[in-house]
This record gives sequence, structure tokens and C-alpha cells, in this order.
Amino acid sequence: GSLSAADFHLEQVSWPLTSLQLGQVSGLAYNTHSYLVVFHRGDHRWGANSFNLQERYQERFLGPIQQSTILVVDPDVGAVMKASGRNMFYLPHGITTDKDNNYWLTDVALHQVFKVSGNGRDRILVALGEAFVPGSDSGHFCKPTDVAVDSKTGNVFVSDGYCNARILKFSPEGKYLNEWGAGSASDSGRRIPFQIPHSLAFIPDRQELCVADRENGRIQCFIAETGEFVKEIKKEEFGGKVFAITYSPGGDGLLYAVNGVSPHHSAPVRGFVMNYYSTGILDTFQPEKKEFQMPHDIVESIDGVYVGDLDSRQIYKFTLESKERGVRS
Ligand SMILES: O=C(N[C@@H](O)C(=O)O)c1ccccc1
Repeated sequence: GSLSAADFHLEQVSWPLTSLQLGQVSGLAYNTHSYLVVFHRGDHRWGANSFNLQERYQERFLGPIQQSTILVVDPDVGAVMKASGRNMFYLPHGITTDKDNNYWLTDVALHQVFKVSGNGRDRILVALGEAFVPGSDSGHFCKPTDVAVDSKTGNVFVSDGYCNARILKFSPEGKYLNEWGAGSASDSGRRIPFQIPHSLAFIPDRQELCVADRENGRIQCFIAETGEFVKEIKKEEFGGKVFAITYSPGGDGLLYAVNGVSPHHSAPVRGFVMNYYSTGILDTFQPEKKEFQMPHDIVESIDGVYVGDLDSRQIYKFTLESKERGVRS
């Protein structure tokens, strides 16, 4: 019969074949040509003193990152096919591609969201927020973390952010449409605010938007049209931190997640494969030899699942191996 995800397990494969010379890896995306797109910080890093108490970036004197922060990487060997994003960003965070292969990016130092042409020429097509000015009205963000695009309507969703606790919705041209906070929690019924809405995944099969509510260690999903709360996925196995999520459309709708280092290391840091509808955990995965340090984004490509680790400054690739073979060998 047809092989279900239960017959498979994600295992790390040795990739890339040559070093990608990355800084802190903050975001991963993939494009319609099934290439991996990497958003990294070059020689900048987000340290304990990067921001003051008013959430203002303290290292403007460094100027923008001069290395290429946007790398299009070939999924087979990991060779850099295209490099761009020089002299534009200070602290890259999230990256998403739209159906025309344009990039939507966030920069936590700029407190801004950009739509940039994906042809490597880096034309800024939309810029949201005010450079270096944190805020919480419809024209400002505070360390925005990610962007998701609804390919059906072209509407754009922003998770905002480290120092706000909301999701904003914009038209394809960047016109403010709506915003909302956390939905009601499953247990207490009290509305527990987001604590770093850190990563977004759009569910095209359902026109829903899921949010990795990082420090609450939960995923909350909403109706994209209205922002109405649909459901919450919170697992003991997450250990109280969910850093990133991504969704694989199609029949069995797989939702992937990576958790973070939990207090007292009570839960291992790893990746999860869940069925979006049943919310059951189908598989977990982690690097063979080393541990994840800070898995910061995850994306599924045509041939595997990629995890960008911010602290180890590298990208791990996992592919589906049949469990039976594991038993036989
Ligand atoms: O979470 C943090 N960083 C990462 O998510 C990241 O995106 O770098 C962080 C928080 C406080 C101070 C310094 C870094």
C-alpha cells in the first residue's frame, strides 16, 4: 500500500559538500526552482548589547553588512548559485519567498519588513516600518521576526516581534489591513499574550496562518481572512520553546517545527514532523553527531528538510529514509 509518513524517518545527510562561510543563520526559504535561499548575518551578530532598553539598535556605526546576506544555494551539493543582499541589512531575521520568487525579509535592527526582487538585483519593491524606529502602531514594528504570504490572495502576514506580541496583515502592496494578538489558551481559557511570535507558516489547504509562539512553547493557528483563533498545538516534547515552523501542503499536510533549548535542558533540541490535522507527532529528528545549538529556521524543499542553526552558523539537511532499512542494516 502507499507508504505513510509513519514508515519514514528523517535522517541527516552530509551537506553541503563545501563550507558556505555563513554568519549567524537566521532564515531559510526556498524558491519555485526548488533552490534553498539562506538569509544570514555575515560578520554582524545579535549580542546582549545590540539594543538599548528602548529597543534601539546600538551598532549603527558598523554600517550595513557588507557580505552577501541572501544566498541561493543548490539543494544537491550546497553550491552558492547567486549571492546578493550586500549593504542593505544590519540584523537579518526572517525570509520568505512569494510565488514570483521575490523575497520578503525582516531586519530586527531596522525594525522593518522588505519586499526585495528575487532576481539578485535586490530592488526594494515594498518597505514597511521606519528605519531604526521601533513602535507598535500600524506603521512601525518592534524587531519583526517573520513574514508569510498567502499565495491565493497575495496578502502578507508579519509576526511582530520580539518586543510586540501581534500578527499584522497587509495587502500585496503593503497596505495595512488588520492585526491580532494571541488566541485563547487551551487550558486556562485566559488569553495568554504571544511571547515572541517568532516564525510563521501559511496553510494553503485551509487558508490558515500558524504562529510559532516561541517562549510560550506553542503553535497557534488562525483563519487568515479574519484572524479568528482556530487551534493551539502545545507538546511536552517542545520543552517550552518553539523557534520555527513550516508547512508542507498536500494530502497529509505535514507541519514541521524545531524547538529550542529548554530550562535545565529538560527536553532534547530537535525537529518534529506533525500531522497538521491530527496534531500528532509522526517523527522527530536531530543531527547524527552534534547537537543542535540554536535551530532558528526550518524549510522543506523538494528533496529534504533544512534547518538553519543560528549559533553553530550552519545548515543541516535531512532526507526521508525508510525505517525498514534502518531495521535491516
Ligand atoms: O533571541 C535572541 N536572538 C536570536 O533569536 C536571534 O535571532 O539572534 C537574543 C535575545 C536576547 C539577546 C540576544 C539575542
